[in-house]
Amino acid sequence: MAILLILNPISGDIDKSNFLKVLKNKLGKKVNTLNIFKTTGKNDLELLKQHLQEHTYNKVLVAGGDGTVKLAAECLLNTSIPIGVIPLGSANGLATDLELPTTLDASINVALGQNTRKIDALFINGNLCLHMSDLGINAALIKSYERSSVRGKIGYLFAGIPTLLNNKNPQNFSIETNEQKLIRHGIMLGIANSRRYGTGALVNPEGIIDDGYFELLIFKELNIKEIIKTLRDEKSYNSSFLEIISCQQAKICCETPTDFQIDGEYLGKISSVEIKIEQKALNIMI
Ligand SMILES: Nc1ncnc2c1ncn2[C@@H]1O[C@H](COP(=O)(O)OP(=O)(O)OP(=O)(O)O)[C@@H](O)[C@H]1O
Repeated sequence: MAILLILNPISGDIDKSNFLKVLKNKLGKKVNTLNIFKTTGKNDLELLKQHLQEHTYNKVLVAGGDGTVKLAAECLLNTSIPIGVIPLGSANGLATDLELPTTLDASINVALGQNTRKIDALFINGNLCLHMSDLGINAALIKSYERSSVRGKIGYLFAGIPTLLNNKNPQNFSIETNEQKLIRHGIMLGIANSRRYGTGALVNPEGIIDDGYFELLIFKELNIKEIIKTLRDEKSYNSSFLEIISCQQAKICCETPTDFQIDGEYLGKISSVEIKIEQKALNIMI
């Protein structure tokens, strides 16, 4: 058995030495090879692709946040090599969405276990999206947070207040799916491969991450009561707050250039997106 561990030394501001100790103890003599690929933040994608061309592994473990999981996913798309996620980032959206355990011991057990699930991958304007993307107010919040000098939840809150006050205006989104053409008015349009945001908000209760479908979530207004429902895991939303459209392919045009994010990474303002799905393209340990 040969394992590659992709380790982000800085993710989540977490020292990874304890994790490495626990992992090595658990592995004992069960593996012949444990190679560690430490990310540097420079050319990681090219270097990892090259490493994977030159070596053969039975499993790849990822210790980091969403960005590091995505790095692994980009290299392992449409292969059967399972990815074991150990959520050690400041944002662990995919792990939260897949309901992976949060304690170190349990998450290592899952990553080293036998259960796998093949999940769908979305491509939005050619960029890989593993769980959630959106156009509008949430992406604007991520932009303000990335530019703010205050980190953590307090930073998100501080950065968020002026953004929320300046972004109350809804706009028209033109939507063309594989089945229909529509125009919808909203403050934000979400593109969901799965069910919840990394914060835990359950915005797409019927979403299934391996069914070959994704959902467009049209948030029509900023309704605090309904937002609290998503955080409480309630499943029924007022249709004047949220409309959900399930599809296999879509093109969305915005009235004006709009803030855009994929899996928590701000990608600038854009006027249109094209979304495609590849069913069961990634094999994840669950
Ligand atoms: N050794 C390193 N030094 C600095 N940055 C790094 C290093 N390794 C990876 N990175 C950066 O870490 C980011 C990915 O972090 P990841 O999402 O896994 O964890 P995170 O704690 O959630 O991060 P963030 O809070 O920035 O989203 C990428 O931007 C990558 O370039």
